[in-house]
Amino acid sequence: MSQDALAQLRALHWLPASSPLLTAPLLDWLMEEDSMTRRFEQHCQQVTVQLVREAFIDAGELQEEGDLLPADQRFWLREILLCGDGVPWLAGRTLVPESTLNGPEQMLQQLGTRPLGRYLFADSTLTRDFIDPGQVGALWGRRSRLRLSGKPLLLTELFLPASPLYRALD
Ligand SMILES: C=C(O[C@@H]1C=C(C(=O)O)C=C[C@H]1O)C(=O)O
Repeated sequence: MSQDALAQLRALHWLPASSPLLTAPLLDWLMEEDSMTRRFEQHCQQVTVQLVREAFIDAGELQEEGDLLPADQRFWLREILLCGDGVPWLAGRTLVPESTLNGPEQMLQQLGTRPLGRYLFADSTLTRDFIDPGQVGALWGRRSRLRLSGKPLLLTELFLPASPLYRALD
């Protein structure tokens, strides 16, 4: 399940904000500026993280993502499934340039099964450069570049079929 979900995440293609496919109920989810973890908590008893992969990867392993981040030799990669009451609702892939991982941001390497959002949205220096809506097959996703103390990281999220986003589209 997790490898399929992460493969689908990497197959997301990006839509212009003007796309007629992006209805208001869908944009309400895709353009969420606050924590998706916190939003999911409004739809279940407990949000948990299934950790799929955490490791440094070389710049050569990046595809298009490398164009959205500063050049660096290595990037910290975190891939997870974010679950609502144990059911996978979202696949998440976070890329952090090694140059971002200094000072307090070193904590990004120690998250384990704590949701990234709990760390990001507790940091008063958090900013978001953009959110790109995306689609793969019948699934929706998004890509954001976030900054902590001005230092970037790239977050890609794929909403899985059981996630409350799709119930909002009925
Ligand atoms: C960025 C957030 O964290 C969520 C948790 C993630 C993780 O633990 O890696 C990744 C994607 C997000 O959906 C958030 O809550 O908005």
